[in-house]
Amino acid sequence: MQKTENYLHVIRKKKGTLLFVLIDSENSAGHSASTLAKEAEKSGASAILVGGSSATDQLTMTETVSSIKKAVKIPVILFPGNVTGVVPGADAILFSSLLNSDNPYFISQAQALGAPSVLRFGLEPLPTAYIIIGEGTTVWHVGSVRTIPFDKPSLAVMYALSAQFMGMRFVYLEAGSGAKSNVKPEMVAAVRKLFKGFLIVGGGIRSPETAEEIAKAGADAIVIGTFIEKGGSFKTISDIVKAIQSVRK
Ligand SMILES: CC(C)=CCC/C(C)=C/CC/C(C)=C/CC/C(C)=C/COP(=O)(O)OP(=O)(O)O
Ligand SMILES: O=P(O)(O)OC[C@@H](O)CO
Ligand SMILES: [Mg+2]
Repeated sequence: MQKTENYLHVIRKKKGTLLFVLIDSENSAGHSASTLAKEAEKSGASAILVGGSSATDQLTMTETVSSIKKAVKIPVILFPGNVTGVVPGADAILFSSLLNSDNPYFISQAQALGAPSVLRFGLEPLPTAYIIIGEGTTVWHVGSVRTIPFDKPSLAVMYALSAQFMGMRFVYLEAGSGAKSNVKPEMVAAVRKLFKGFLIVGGGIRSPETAEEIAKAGADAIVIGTFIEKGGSFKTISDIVKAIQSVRK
């Protein structure tokens, strides 16, 4: 196990459920991204994810990663929506396959095209099954997703199990950025019961109450992006961290 993955497991044991803050290089480029990342770190975030479904400008991505790296000590992890999301300077990358896509590009082709750059840039790949729940979000549209309804936990479990059998050590249950509805705790619990790796849950989470429910259902980390992008308070982010940190394995 390499450095970032090891750090995530160690800190998960120590701190309870973790918060990852997603910064979209398109919406918060340069200075504001580093300020947001610093505030997120002060509020208790354990990692910064950088990416976006439609973030295709590599220069902006590279500059954003570099400014965030200078501002924080916590790991900076790329969250690519395409090969263009593979840029130098980050600690690691969610090397994800969108398992419930109908388009092979998002399952294996983007990965093949991006892999040589991951190696060249020395990025630590975190092998991730990306599973999108619900519909109508940007990522659902861009990723040609075969929809898993929010009330069908057994479908999410099937994909998570298959991910495990293929050797993926991370599962990311995603409702989509800015989703009206978050992934339900029942679905998180059903996946948690069988999936043995690191379980990330995101999309539409904006309150300490929801975050706590998802943490209690068994998430190892939750992701928050839109709330911060829209100027939500870091006091709430601290409250979210407090609520989920009390939840231990
Ligand atoms: C591993 C490599 C090289 C590529 C992965 C390619 C895959 C699997 C893409 C999945 C489909 C996809 C579009 C993922 C985007 C994930 C992401 C960063 C979401 C957050 O961004 P949003 O906020 O939804 O984007 P917008 O701000 O553009 O709406
Ligand atoms: O923007 P939000 O809704 O917080 O979602 C975060 C993340 O799961 C999106 O990829
Ligand atoms: Mg976005």
